Amino acid sequence: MNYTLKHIPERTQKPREVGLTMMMDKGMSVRQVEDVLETAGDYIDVVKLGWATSYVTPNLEKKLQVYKSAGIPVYFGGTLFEAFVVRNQFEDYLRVLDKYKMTFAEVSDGSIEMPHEQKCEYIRRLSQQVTVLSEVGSKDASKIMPPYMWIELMQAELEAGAWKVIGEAREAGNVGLFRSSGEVREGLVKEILHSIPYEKIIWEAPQKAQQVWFIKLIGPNVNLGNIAPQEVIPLETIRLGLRGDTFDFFLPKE
Ligand SMILES: O=C(O)[C@H](CS(=O)(=O)O)OP(=O)(O)O
Repeated sequence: MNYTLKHIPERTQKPREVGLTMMMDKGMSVRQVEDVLETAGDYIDVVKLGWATSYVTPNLEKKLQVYKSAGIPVYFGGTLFEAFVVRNQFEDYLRVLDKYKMTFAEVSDGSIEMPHEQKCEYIRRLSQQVTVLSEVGSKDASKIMPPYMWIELMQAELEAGAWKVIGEAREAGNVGLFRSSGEVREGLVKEILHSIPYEKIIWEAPQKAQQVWFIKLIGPNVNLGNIAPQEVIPLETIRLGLRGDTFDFFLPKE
């Protein structure tokens, strides 16, 4: 840090198992990645190349190399996995992971219907060669799942070998864990936390108010995802009680 301040909550250090910030890269250039890593690299634990943007992004190999040199794992969005699966091209997907030397992968079913046992089978298979993040929740706002179902799916996916399970919210933060207004489904999140350790969940929380809500509920070392590149440093200050939203939260009470 650039100077000393008292009463700063303790943050986990890299390589983090908890307190993760998952940044979403949705087509950044190599130069943009270099820039963001120069300033925010210490606070980025894992990067998702959003949905299937890696299909059309130029200089993909070069960009992956920049992340790799910074020691930051990268994975393709779950939508890309689903795009291969729905076309019966899972084996081709494995070849793509090999070609780009990916060490992480996401398994999701947010855009397609898939028997849950089959999803778990994909998790089992992929977790033999890469670290798997699985995602629970639909991208379809009209599909509302009761909390017990979120819990069952999350538990089964962790048992199948997922390293972490991601709570769906999309880039906008308006489905899955959240209402269309962006408001948190509080009862859902609290019920999930009764059954699944917080360390095992990455909450997609792209909006500032959502990040603040999770930090107040779980603490500065909550795992948060779908963070826009320009929001990584602002998020870190919220985790540390250095922005108005959490300013008093970590100070000793008189
Ligand atoms: O679910 C997500 O966070 C994303 C981005 S969006 O839904 O297309 O906005 O999909 P993913 O495939 O997991 O990157």
